[in-house]
Amino acid sequence: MDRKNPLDSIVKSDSREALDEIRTSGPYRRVTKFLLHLGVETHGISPIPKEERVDRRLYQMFFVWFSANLNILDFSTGSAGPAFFNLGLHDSLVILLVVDVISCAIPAFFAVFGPKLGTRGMVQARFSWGYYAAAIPSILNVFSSQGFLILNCIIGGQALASVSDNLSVTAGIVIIGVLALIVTFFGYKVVHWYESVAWIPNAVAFIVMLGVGGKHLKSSTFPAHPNPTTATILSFATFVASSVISWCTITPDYGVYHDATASSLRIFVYAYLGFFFASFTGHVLGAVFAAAAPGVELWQSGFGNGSDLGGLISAVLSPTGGFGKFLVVLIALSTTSACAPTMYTFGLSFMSIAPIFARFPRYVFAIISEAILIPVAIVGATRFYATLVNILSVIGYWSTAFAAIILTEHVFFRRRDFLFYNVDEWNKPRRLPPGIAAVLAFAGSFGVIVPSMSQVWYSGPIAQAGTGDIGIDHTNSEQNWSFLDPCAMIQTGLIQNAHSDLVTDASYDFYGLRLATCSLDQRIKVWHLDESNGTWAVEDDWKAHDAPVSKLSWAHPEFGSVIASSSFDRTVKIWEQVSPLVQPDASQTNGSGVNSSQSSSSGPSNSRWAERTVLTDARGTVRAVEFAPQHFGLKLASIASDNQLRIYECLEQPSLTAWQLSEELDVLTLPSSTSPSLHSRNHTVAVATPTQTSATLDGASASLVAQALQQGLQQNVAGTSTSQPPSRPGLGNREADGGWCISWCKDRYWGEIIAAGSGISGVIKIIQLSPSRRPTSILTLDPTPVPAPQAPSSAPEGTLPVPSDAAADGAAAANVPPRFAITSVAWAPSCGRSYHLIATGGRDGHVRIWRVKPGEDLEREDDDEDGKWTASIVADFDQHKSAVTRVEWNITGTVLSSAGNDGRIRLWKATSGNVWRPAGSIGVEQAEETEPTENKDVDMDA
Ligand SMILES: Nc1ccnc(=O)[nH]1
Repeated sequence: MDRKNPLDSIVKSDSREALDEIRTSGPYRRVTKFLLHLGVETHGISPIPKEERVDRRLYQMFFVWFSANLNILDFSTGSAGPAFFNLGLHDSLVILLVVDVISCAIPAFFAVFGPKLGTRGMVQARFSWGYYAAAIPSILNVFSSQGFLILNCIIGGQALASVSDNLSVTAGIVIIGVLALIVTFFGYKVVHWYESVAWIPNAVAFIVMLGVGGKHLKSSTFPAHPNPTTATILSFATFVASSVISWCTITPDYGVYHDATASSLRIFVYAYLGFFFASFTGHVLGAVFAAAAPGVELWQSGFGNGSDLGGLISAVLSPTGGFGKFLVVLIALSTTSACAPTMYTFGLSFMSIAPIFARFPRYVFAIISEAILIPVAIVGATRFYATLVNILSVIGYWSTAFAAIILTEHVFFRRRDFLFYNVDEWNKPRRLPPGIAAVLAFAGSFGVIVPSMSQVWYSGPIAQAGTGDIGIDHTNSEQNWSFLDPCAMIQTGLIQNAHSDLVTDASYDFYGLRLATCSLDQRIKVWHLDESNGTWAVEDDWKAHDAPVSKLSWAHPEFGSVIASSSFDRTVKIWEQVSPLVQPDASQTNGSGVNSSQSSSSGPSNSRWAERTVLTDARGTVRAVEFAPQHFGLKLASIASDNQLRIYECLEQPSLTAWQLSEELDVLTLPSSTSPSLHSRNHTVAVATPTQTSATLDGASASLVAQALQQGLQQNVAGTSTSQPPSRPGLGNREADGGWCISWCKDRYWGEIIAAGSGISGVIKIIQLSPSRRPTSILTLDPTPVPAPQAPSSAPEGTLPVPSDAAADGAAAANVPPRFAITSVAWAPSCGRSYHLIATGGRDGHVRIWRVKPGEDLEREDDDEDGKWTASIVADFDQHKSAVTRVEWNITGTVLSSAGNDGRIRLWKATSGNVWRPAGSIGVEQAEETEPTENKDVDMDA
């Protein structure tokens, strides 16, 4: 039907050759013939003869690369400057300009090889790598193309999902993947046609975005940034360069039917302009909007924790209503324009690996790619930026080395003359170079690269010396990949044998290689994972407090090896691990004048944890302690049974001895707008996710802890420091029923936000701390106002906590419906979501998951921060049938675990459509001994 298209006959004639190639594999013959009728390109990897390289539409060289790059992948690459590398807008733009001008030349130069040689990129590689070794870049290219496909599908899927509440990211990924498959399936001709139009909707959408969002793009919108380090600049620059240079393994494939007689310069210029205009535009827009997002509340909420590009674009376009949504859909679908050539090349590279693969028709590989792509993208979507940066940088390493080798071959050995390539011999091992030089050069390049690498999984000596990654900055973000399942530890019996009394808390360090446990026995133990055999051994064990220890928290490793512990002795203590060599003095010199003599008094002689400070402000037992996410600096929150949430800041970081109580607020009475004023504080801005503690073990029954607490109280009232007797009569009794818990919002974009539950109020307050204003309660999570379990309980903003206070103050007041204390709250890591998830566990035996959404009111002014946060319960489980003592998320916020007095740890997972379901449970045998007691104090029918 498209007879007039010159490519048509070309593709068909080539397909005859393709048929030759696959004649031996009978099963495909009939399918192939049929597909040929449909116009599917079935040609494989054999070079296109010069007679057939006649398509004069060189402008397609512009459009293919313009479309392939004018999409959200480039937008996200640019946005990584502010959002991931924490660069200011100005720095980001300068880096983008310099890098794009230079790096676009490389894939553009490779585009010339297509028409000139008629070889696919990985076949051309044989002219420098030799017949066999060319399999190396072919294999690498298979993985790289697949990597890009995954990224593109994630971004496209997220963008689609951001338009509609009914469409999950997973469904979005599938849609994009299938579209890419369809375009690719038909091959060269269809890909070229598609790319010649695909840029149009993108260009329109980006222009509208500028038009709609432009008014926010004044200089005051952009927050100030610290001067970047050289390491960060290098890292961002190489990150961007990687994203451009990596096209060089793909570009030759798109010219093999184009005019072999055209001027090289013309081909180059077309391709270069296509690359540059699209990449630079996409990069700059990404950087501009990402940099502006923190200053525009609506955008920021769309951006989530800075990794939901689709959400950001939706937010920017949202003032245009339905039209905006339509544009977002177009932008999302346009990722197909990057996917199509990439998937096409995936197949060709696969076929170039070995002759056996070349016998299959190309479309088979498109299907294979699709089958791998979708599941991996779905998993990868939960940690978008880490996935992006890791995939891109590793691809950047090898494709840059590859480009250097091919260009060296071309310039020095083939003297820039295409006639020096004897393309007819593409398939004759003996007639091709041995490839030793290329392999050695490639290996040699890794001799430089590897020591300079700074990746999640490896950091070489050069990078460690402070250059940052030659590709990527060593951001600690998302590093806590080694999430270890605490259930396994129960099975090993570790926890039961750990202490002489009930274990109250267990917390992994940042790397998951050490575990700190604490107990009613007043001791802290630090366990070390022997990675060779997977066993845990006690590394340190010391008496830490004069009463049961309630909670532990590890500081981010940036601040050293530091643990905070809270105790029923009304103190919080900060411990630092010191090297055994300096231990004798270091552990005892304690500059803050606190009483350090007790710290290691009865500890084992090998204790290497020095007590750095004792915080004695609490007027009740301290029930929880948690270090703030690392980007807020070395800060600590604690909550005590006096209902005070206290925030401490370390004033002297290396010594850890001076801590300032920067905030002290009563969680029960905290109003939504007034409160003691704040000191202004410096934000330590850094890129990372917070320390995550991730254990779920809580064999301790609430009642036992409560009893211990009473003892602790009695002891301490008599024995320790500044404590006062309980300030209100009856408090002691009520402590047994109360719950005190805190959890920081892991996401730095919202500023410092903490969820806190206190006493028997039965609610969680979301409290915003800000350097410039008073802390306010921006939302109350209250499960009781609506009886139906699934009913959304979006507590209105500014709800005074009166009802709950009434419950608290009225103690056993008979006419108030009983409220059950919340014992544990956990703010999920917000990996790529535009909303927050908060889990709570309570004495009522319920595990609840709250979906908390920051305000969406379009009319609101940007600086009106105490916006309408809303919450709804997305899951409510009562399977524990007894008090829940602990809830904890996994690293991606996709699995919740809860521990209850039924002696079981239960897992909960989100299934498709975001429905949370039970995902198994495991029993803690010894807990059964205590169960009868517990059941007494958990009256489920009350
Ligand atoms: N930089 C890229 C190379 C290949 N494919 C892409 O989608 N992106």
